[in-house]
Amino acid sequence: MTRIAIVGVAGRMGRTLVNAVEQDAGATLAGGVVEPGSSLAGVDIGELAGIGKKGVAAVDSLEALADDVEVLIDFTAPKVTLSNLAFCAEHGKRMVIGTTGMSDDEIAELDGFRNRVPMVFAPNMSVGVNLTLKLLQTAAKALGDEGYDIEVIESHHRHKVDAPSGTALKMGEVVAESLGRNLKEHGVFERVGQCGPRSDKEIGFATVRAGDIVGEHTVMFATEGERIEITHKASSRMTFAKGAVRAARWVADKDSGRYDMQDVLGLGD
Ligand SMILES: NC(=O)C1=CN([C@@H]2O[C@H](COP(=O)(O)OP(=O)(O)OC[C@H]3O[C@@H](n4cnc5c(N)ncnc54)[C@H](OP(=O)(O)O)[C@@H]3O)[C@@H](O)[C@H]2O)C=CC1
Ligand SMILES: O=C(O)C1=N[C@H](C(=O)O)C[C@H](O)C1
Repeated sequence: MTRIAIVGVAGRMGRTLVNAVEQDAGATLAGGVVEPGSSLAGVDIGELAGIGKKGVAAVDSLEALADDVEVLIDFTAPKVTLSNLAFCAEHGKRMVIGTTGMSDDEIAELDGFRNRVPMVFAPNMSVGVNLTLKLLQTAAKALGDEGYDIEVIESHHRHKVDAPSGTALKMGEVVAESLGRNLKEHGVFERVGQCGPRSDKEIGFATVRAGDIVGEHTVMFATEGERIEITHKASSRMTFAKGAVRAARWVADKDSGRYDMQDVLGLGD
């Protein structure tokens, strides 16, 4: 049984993760962490998740879990995740990281832990999105240099704080890489006013924030006369949470390194 602690346990993903761990026969709930000073410290994490008492009280400091936990699952915010990685390096723990919205510098800092912490870091833990990344590779290789314009459109709930989503950026990177393009050079993240016609090689991004949309991503390949759209729609956060628990079980016996969901699912090249 993999002993898992959930950081950000009172959040949208945190509460869903409590359910997912509880439903997984190979994993057990060893702890839940809320923000330092939170009034939710001491509350049973099963109650936080709406599934009744589980006998595990939320704590507001990771130190309290140092002896009890093998893998941390962290869906919080960039700075919180980086500080938790330092804890894992110090205490020999493993980590599954779902947090998105990191800057290039923050990703470099995360990467600096790859020799000290076994970690799975992926902007989307669902099986469907990770399969979609493979489909995008195939589509981009077949179409991208044949005059097809590529656009990435994503929609999420009104509470999401980062844009474009981590998944949209990953999709853009996969497509760009398949075409030998650099997303830093060819990504277009804003069009407003007299911005002129698109260039052939740009990869455009558009963001929708509305209501309770769990997460939807479309990559469009459009040319004169036809358009192909590859779409993934998540209708429940459980799809991300189940993937994260699967990743936690997978990373429990891995050496230090930075892995992603393609590794976990055996979808790598
Ligand atoms: N990889 C994937 O598959 C997915 C990734 N995500 C990503 O996960 C992240 C979280 O998303 P979501 O659950 O919707 O966001 P929420 O805001 O609902 O949850 C984040 C939680 O982290 C808590 N938190 C903040 N600081 C700390 C701290 N120091 N210690 C412990 N907990 C802390 C927050 O508490 P408080 O509210 O009190 O600040 C909040 O409860 C985002 O980056 C999102 O993009 C989301 C879904 C899927
Ligand atoms: O914040 C969310 O909700 C989600 N975030 C992830 C992202 O930024 O790609 C994954 C998922 O789409 C939900």
